[in-house]
Amino acid sequence: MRNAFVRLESLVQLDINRVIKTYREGHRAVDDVSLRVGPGVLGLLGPNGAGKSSLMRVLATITRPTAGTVTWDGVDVARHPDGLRRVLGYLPQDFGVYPNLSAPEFLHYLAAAKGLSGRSARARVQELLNLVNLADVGRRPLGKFSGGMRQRVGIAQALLNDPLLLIVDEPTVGLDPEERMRFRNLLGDLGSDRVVILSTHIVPDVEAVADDLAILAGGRLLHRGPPGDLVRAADGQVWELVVQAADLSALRDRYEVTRAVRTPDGVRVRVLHPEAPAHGAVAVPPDLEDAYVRIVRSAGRIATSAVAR
Ligand SMILES: Nc1ncnc2c1ncn2[C@@H]1O[C@H](COP(=O)(O)OP(=O)(O)OP(=O)(O)O)[C@@H](O)[C@H]1O
Repeated sequence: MRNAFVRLESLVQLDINRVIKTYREGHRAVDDVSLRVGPGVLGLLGPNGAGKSSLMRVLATITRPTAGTVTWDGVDVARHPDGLRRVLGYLPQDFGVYPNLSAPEFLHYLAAAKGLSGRSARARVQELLNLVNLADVGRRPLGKFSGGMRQRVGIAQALLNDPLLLIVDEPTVGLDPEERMRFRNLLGDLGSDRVVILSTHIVPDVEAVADDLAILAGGRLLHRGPPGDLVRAADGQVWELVVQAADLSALRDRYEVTRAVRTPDGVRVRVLHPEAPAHGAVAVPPDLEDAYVRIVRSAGRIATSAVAR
């Protein structure tokens, strides 16, 4: 393991500069995105189809950008991918395993592919199995693992080379609440001395670990900055009221409803609107979920009105 001083000294930065990714059919999945990412956890949040995985694949050098550059330590990773790949840990969204191998066998196999072997590989595999709570699964084949267990193997493989850049794409999908909490804690710890990019559509994942937030929708970067800034921008625009269940759909037609919870008195709803949506609505402090819905929906409306024009 590197010593902490050397590690911080050698810590470098990822620069995403005007990246565009267009697929063969002409669909632009990533549309002119620029981001500078340093140590810590960056939450990349966006709805399904926002372009998160496409951007992650470009960063992980799985695919090349159609235009723009990604540099790591000042080196263009599309032209010279090896330097980045040596220090990269990547958990793709569609992480696949060999179903007949056990977790240790699979991790040893991948360790060898990353140039780790012998005693150091054995020690690292054991350390990671402990870290992801899979030390006692023995020789059970991965094909018999639950989704959450398989995801934990995915996390372990991404950490094999003690990466300086860790990219995890929708990592908590399939995890139960306890596993999700463990994983969030782990990511938070890892972010203390490396660059971690967590791509997700789950707001509480980001809320729990990310001190920096980027929001992507329709391939475009809508926001970059601390989550608190985004939340503050929604101040005074979130209202709570209780409506009868029968009135909920009419309310949804008129207003942006961010949450609806059934209570014995009716449905308690949160509404995003510049003014009180109804008599008796009470202004409440916004949270990240409100702020996220607000920015994504308003971008969607702008895009729709541009198309309609
Ligand atoms: N290999 C591909 N070929 C063509 N289109 C693609 C390809 N991969 C993704 N897309 C399209 O690009 C857009 C962005 O997809 P992407 O998977 O990057 O988004 P995402 O934010 O990760 O969403 P999700 O969480 O649903 O995967 C979508 O419209 C998707 O259909």
